[in-house]
Amino acid sequence: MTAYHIFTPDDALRFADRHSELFGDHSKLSAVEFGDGNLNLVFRVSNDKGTSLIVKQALPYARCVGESWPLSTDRARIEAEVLQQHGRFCPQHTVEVLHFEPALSAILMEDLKQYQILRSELVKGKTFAHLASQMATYLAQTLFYSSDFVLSGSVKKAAVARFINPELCLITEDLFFTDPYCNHERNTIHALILPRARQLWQDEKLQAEVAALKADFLSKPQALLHGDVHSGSIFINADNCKVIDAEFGFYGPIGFDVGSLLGNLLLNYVACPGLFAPAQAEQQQAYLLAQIRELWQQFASQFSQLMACETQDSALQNSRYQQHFLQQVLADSLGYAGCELIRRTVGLAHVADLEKITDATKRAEAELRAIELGRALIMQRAQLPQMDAVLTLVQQFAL
Ligand SMILES: Nc1ncnc2c1ncn2[C@@H]1O[C@H](COP(=O)(O)OP(=O)(O)O)[C@@H](O)[C@H]1O
Ligand SMILES: CSC[C@H]1O[C@H](OP(=O)(O)O)[C@H](O)[C@@H]1O
Repeated sequence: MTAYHIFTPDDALRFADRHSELFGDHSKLSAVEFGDGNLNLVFRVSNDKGTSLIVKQALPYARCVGESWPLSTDRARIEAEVLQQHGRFCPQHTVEVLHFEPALSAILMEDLKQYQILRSELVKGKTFAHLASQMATYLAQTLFYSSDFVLSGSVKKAAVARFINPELCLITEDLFFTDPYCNHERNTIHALILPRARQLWQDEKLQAEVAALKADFLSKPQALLHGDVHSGSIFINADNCKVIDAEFGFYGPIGFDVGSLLGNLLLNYVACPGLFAPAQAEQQQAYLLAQIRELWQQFASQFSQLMACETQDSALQNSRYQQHFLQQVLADSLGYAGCELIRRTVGLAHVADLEKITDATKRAEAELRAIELGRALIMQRAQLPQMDAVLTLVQQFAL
């Protein structure tokens, strides 16, 4: 068995060649590292006929910080296995894993070069009519089929154990729920919004609600989450979208995945007036509101249908319970969306939607909208019974 070593492009090339028939004989292969994420190496291995594959390798530390932030390479196993599970439940919207080698913490997967990263497209003002419906299907299928509605007690508990992901969960626990609410050295806060950030550190009412959301994140193993469904984890083109990068996966609250996506659409929403001229900003915000409405409607309808028709546990077949369950998922999703809005504004990991706003005043205005909308979603999540009420709230933060 090959011992772990950090891949060079040549290593990635040999790894891809060893584990795929796709390149065929006599192919002239080349490889390049082009990862731009926070944690890992990503190589594209191509032959001279235009066929290509992706090799992703976990480093023993976080790429964005370096060796001073050690990180278990077991995250590659989690990523490969979550993608494989989700690929069984929703193959059309999950990147295909072709091979995983535990000793090297390396994954061979399909190259989504016919797709673009959703965040980059939204920042350019591109829109996709199918985004909400396809992501609703991805979320409903992956979350329902890994939940207690389907799995027996023993199978579910074994799955929870298999996907214990302490180090990556700790990153989320810190970055989402702790750092933004105190003066933490990991935070990056632009000077113009520092006074507002300081208020977050004193906001005990908000902190109490964030504590409740964190407690649920720690102790509500409802389904096998992707764990980081932000718009940099979604590849999209004119026909389809596919999800990548599931290394934060674990058994957690369903609302965390739904809320992460909602939060990222809302980050783009509050950024629009800083990114675009007024007419385009208005158009893009209308598009985002319609997508958010459709995302929830389709998710709720598909998840309800699955609960009604495919629930295995007879006690959980109760339709009142199922309605209550979905209502709680909505409240959780709004809370986690709010946390995403705040942590991407005053925490460690920022997003291009806001960072690409070149005018510092407009960027600060957008960041303040993100904080206020995030706070409102967290505080009011239990009093927003339907998506229409949520959208009315969101519209108050258009400008
Ligand atoms: N299957 C893929 N096909 C094409 N490009 C990919 C694929 N997976 C990752 N990438 C590229 O690598 C980048 C980083 O990948 P990602 O999985 O987000 O890494 P990290 O775990 O470090 O965040 C993506 O933004 C994308 O450009
Ligand atoms: C130090 S990890 C910060 C941040 O990065 C992750 O996203 P990605 O790997 O896709 O860039 C995740 O959202 C973490 O919270």
